Amino acid sequence: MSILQVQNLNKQFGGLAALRNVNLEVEEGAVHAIIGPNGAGKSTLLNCFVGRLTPDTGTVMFDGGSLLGLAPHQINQAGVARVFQTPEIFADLTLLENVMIPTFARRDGAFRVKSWIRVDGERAVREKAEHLLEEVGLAEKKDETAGTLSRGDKRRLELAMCLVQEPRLLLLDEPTAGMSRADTNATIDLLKRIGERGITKIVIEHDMHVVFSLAHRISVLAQGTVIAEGAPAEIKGDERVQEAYLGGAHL
Ligand SMILES: Nc1ncnc2c1ncn2[C@@H]1O[C@H](COP(=O)(O)OP(=O)(O)OP(=O)(O)O)[C@@H](O)[C@H]1O
Repeated sequence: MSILQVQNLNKQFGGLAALRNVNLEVEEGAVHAIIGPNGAGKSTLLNCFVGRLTPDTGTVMFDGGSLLGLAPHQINQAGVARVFQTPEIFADLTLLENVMIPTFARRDGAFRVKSWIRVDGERAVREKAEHLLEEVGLAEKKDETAGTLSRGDKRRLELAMCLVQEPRLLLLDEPTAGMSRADTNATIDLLKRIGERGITKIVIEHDMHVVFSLAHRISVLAQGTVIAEGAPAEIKGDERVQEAYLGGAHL
């Protein structure tokens, strides 16, 4: 069963067609990678899912309801969470506070978040946050200030901040960008473990090692349009993909 259905999505920036009749179906529980050369439209597509951009035409259905016209926080409340290329964390709060925030923000509105954390730690929320920090390998740093973390750790923290929301669909925009090979492999393992919870994931990624380690399905975008879609083995052997994606080099 598909959880996300995208039909005939078009987005124009001035004279540039960033998305051209994009169709996409994402199976519930799957890892669906979106790959393609620079400027292919991958981030534009993701931005249309989370309310940052409004497509000119087309539909985006999540779990039977349209996401179009919803504000980003409403899309988030519908069960869609996103990990950004540049982690969006609260640099001067501790890791634990960072992971507690999404729960409080949902319940009480962001403006009350800080006072809640200071005044009332609320044990259940704290314990859940601690558990998630352990899961992403940051338990020992829980009382450190988030701004001092390495880039890789910031991304792990942001992942914990997404998971605490218990999303049904997780959007990952280049989750291993800028990471060492060791950190990349640790992230692959982490994302595989998270996969055991059945959260559907859409991953934009340039690193083919990551793509082929994680993805069940792959859509290839080039110049704003989907030129191929299939299982990793099919995509690997697709000549159009080799040609368009890497100018004839092999994936
Ligand atoms: N806000 C914008 N205004 C004008 N043009 C834009 C805007 N955002 C993206 N574009 C253009 O739309 C096209 C698609 O960009 P997009 O960032 O979606 O590609 P991408 O596949 O994510 O690329 P990359 O892999 O480099 O991140 C590019 O030509 C880009 O320059």
